[in-house]
Amino acid sequence: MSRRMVMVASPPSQHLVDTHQRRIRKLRLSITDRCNLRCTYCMPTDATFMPPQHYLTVAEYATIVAELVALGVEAVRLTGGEPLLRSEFPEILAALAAVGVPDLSLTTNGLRLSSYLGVLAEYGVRRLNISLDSLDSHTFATITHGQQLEVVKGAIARAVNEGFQVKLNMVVMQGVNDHELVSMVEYAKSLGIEVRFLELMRIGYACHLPHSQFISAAAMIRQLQGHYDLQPVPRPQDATSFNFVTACGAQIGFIASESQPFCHHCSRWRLSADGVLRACLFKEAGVALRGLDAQARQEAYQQVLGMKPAIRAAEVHHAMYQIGG
Ligand SMILES: Nc1nc2c(ncn2[C@@H]2O[C@H](COP(=O)(O)OP(=O)(O)OP(=O)(O)O)[C@@H](O)[C@H]2O)c(=O)[nH]1
Ligand SMILES: C[S@@+](CC[C@H](N)C(=O)[O-])C[C@H]1O[C@@H](n2cnc3c(N)ncnc32)[C@H](O)[C@@H]1O
Ligand code: SF4
Ligand code: SF4
Repeated sequence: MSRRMVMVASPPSQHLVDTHQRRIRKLRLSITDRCNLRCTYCMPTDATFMPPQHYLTVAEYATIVAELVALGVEAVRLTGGEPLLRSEFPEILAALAAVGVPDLSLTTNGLRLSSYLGVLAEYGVRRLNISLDSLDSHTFATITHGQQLEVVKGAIARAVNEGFQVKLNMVVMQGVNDHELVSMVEYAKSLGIEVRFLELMRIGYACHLPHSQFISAAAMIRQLQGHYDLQPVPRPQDATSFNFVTACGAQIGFIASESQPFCHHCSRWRLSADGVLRACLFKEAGVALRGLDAQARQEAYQQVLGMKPAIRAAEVHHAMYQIGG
């Protein structure tokens, strides 16, 4: 069957549903691969980046996202690299808001967040996921090669005060920051926000880390159960995390991609800053959208639909910051 015939059988008004009945509802949009930190599990200190002239333009984002919204995508999360390093961030946000994305959100390391809170509010972004791997300045610097823990904490406090829904993401590494689980829970609780503990995923640069740094969500839960009564809370089927609340009101989630992969209900696609659309974080292959006309893009979407694996690969060597974390 030709691709054109597939197009006729699946008109653009139809939702993107793959052969495992997973409907694509969420797009993670990377707008740069650059970063102002160098987290040990994400990129080397001498990381190389794509030339900025390879980035999709504001107009290209608007066109592609509008097409995907018409195909049922409801949520777009801006990410990177560090998305707030892209100088056209406000223009990109304005274009996506104009397209009518129902749910626009951001994942950031928080370093530049304070000065962008106004523009985020202006364009309807309410949900911010902020990465914070340690509350200790020495450990923060060891993990991120950055010195500005207080800047990140200041941005978190400001975002919460200004009414954003903030979630903290902490990648937990045995012998590095796993002694901080309780202090992170207490910190998040004091702000009335959720903290999620991430298993270290075997992707990109993290594949070079000693395996002894891996700690499972089950082991983290055992540690926390010595301090809290964890009550499960229901989550959407396609959520990345499973969550608990405690009697004292702490909100705690776990993202256990290694020990409990959540591919069965995955609803996510990723678009890299240079316009490669991927069906899965753990799959090298994708389809380059740049330069395609409208019809070829529709064909590309159908092609990507067939590229999501039923279950993730054990590891993948392409870097998360290059495809969109
Ligand atoms: N394996 C896998 N891991 C993912 C995927 N999406 C997110 N993650 C992991 O979950 C972490 C947190 O993702 P976030 O950027 O906070 O976004 P999210 O959890 O998808 O978003 P919300 O549910 O809207 O808060 C990422 O850093 C990854 O480690 C995915 O599609 N596959
Ligand atoms: C790649 S970053 C991009 C957005 C932004 N720079 C940030 O750090 O929030 C997105 C998320 O991916 C997570 N991440 C990166 N590499 C990871 C790995 N090997 N295992 C688990 N999470 C990882 C980071 O902790 C961060 O929360
Ligand atoms: S995890 Fe985010 S902040 Fe850390 S190096 Fe990667 S892109 Fe930068
Ligand atoms: S590994 Fe791939 S299929 Fe599994 S949840 Fe992540 S993106 Fe989805």
